Amino acid sequence: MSAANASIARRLGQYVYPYRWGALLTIVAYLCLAGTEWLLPQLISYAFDDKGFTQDAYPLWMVPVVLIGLYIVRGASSFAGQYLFHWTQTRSVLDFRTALVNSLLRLDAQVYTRMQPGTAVTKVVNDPQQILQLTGDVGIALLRDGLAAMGFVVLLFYLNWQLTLMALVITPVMALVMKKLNQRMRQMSTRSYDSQLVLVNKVDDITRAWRAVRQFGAADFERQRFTAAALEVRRYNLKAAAAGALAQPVSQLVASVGLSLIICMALWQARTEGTGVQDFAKYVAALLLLLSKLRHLSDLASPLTRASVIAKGCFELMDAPKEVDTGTRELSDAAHGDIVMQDVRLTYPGASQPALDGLSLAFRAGKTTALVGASGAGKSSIIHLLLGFGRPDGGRILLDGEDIETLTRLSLRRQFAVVSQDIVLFDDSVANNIAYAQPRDEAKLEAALRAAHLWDFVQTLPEGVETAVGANGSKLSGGQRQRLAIARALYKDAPIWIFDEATSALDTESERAVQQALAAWSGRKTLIVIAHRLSTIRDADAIHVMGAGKLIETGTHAELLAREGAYAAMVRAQAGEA
Ligand SMILES: Nc1ncnc2c1ncn2[C@@H]1O[C@H](COP(=O)(O)OP(=O)(O)OP(=O)(O)O)[C@@H](O)[C@H]1O
Repeated sequence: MSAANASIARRLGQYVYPYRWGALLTIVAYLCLAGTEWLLPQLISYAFDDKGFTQDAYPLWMVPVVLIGLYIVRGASSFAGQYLFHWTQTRSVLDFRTALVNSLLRLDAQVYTRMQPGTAVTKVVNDPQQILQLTGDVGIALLRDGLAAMGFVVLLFYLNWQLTLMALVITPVMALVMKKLNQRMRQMSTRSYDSQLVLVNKVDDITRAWRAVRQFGAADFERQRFTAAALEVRRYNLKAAAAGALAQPVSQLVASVGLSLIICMALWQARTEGTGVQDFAKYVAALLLLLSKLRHLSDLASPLTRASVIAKGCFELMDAPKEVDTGTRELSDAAHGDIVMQDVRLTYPGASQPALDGLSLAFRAGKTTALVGASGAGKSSIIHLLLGFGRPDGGRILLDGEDIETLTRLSLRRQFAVVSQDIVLFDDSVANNIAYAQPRDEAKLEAALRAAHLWDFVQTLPEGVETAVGANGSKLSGGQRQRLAIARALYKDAPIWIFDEATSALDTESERAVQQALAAWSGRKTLIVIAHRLSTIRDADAIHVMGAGKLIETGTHAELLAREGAYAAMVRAQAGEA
């Protein structure tokens, strides 16, 4: 076993080890089943042999008692074996899945930008089950055929140790051949697995983007893309299967060389030393039985390789970079909400230009500050850093005078309620989407719904706040989804609210209602608003105008208009559009 495979086996073993008693009892049950297999013919032959048949050696009632008893023992062993096997397997799968989802929940933000959702689903949901099923089946087969094969080897040594020792010379050749075949199987299984992930993500794309697919009349286009990807999976599956199917004939071929070598040696021994033909026949019979067991064992190489390839992928997810939390201080109470950024620099991995280029600005506690600027100017990157999803390459961010790096991520994020550009809703009820991961409070729920101008709408829903919103809120309109996200942020009751293009999908009446609701909190919350529609932020206490990761100008609406700079130009341009 290579070092990599040994490490995979060791890591997988960690998930089975806590349930080792289940695994051990499974082995006992299967041994009991195998051990009683030969009893039936023995008993029948005993019943009908001369002594038992003719001389009333046992009372007749013993026949059903012994036979039924034997079947009860075998039935119980069979049930116990299967049940315990699945008990151990399902427990191990549960732990493995939990470990994977724990990793998924702690990944570094950059990993999410690279990972497709279908890949994560496959690795967390499907793969652990498949790995433990494959390895479990292999384990049971090893137990069954491996033990028998070992028994035959012992018998062969007993019958003729010199010959058996000679037969062992083929072992290194066999090992070499199997190693080569395994390499090929591994290569093809890896490609087959990777192509399967591509296929899963294609299906994910088709489902998620179903509107675009229909709208572009792209059903044929998508079918062709899917078929091409599915063909790729088939191609590699077939190649892996071909490599797997070669294992048995090739290993048998090598074994046949050993077999002929031994028969020649035995015949030579018989002819020169006069060894009995009977002994020789017994030896060859045992050897043939060993070969038949080895044939079964060589069939295990393919599922084992597949399990190892899949497990490798799972462990890659488990080992992917995690979010580093260097903060040690817990903010016990709500922050005051004063934020200062000092000479902050950020360049995303692989980007040629910095997203933030020596940015210094402040968001004052209890005030409304707007961030404006062209697309790509770096507004969302500020939020990215404020929430601790990334770290500045240079400079500092202070919350109430303290570097946010010293705060634990959890206590930092507790200070913020965010409505981002991309609204994410859970496939759950309105209420559970609003009180997400927080204790439910009906009065607070109603207040949040009213403030988000959603109360009247929710009253019209068949089950009110308990109505399910569909996958990512698909049963709601764009504006309703946005208002639900606003209600969720308001419900969180954090000291700092961030609204990133949060009202862009709202009609004027809803937007005005939300703004009025927010105004009621004025002085008590730090509000950061990112908006492209400048009319929505004219009342902000301060407006920061950004360009190419830098602060271009700052001031109130009136001050910036008077300055006749970038902001004034933007206002004029939008007035022209209107
Ligand atoms: N994860 C990322 N990896 C690489 N580059 C990124 C990443 N996220 C953003 N960028 C780049 O950083 C720059 C700033 O992006 P950012 O999202 O902060 O702009 P923005 O001002 O919020 O734009 P918009 O108004 O369009 O939302 C852009 O050039 C963008 O391409």
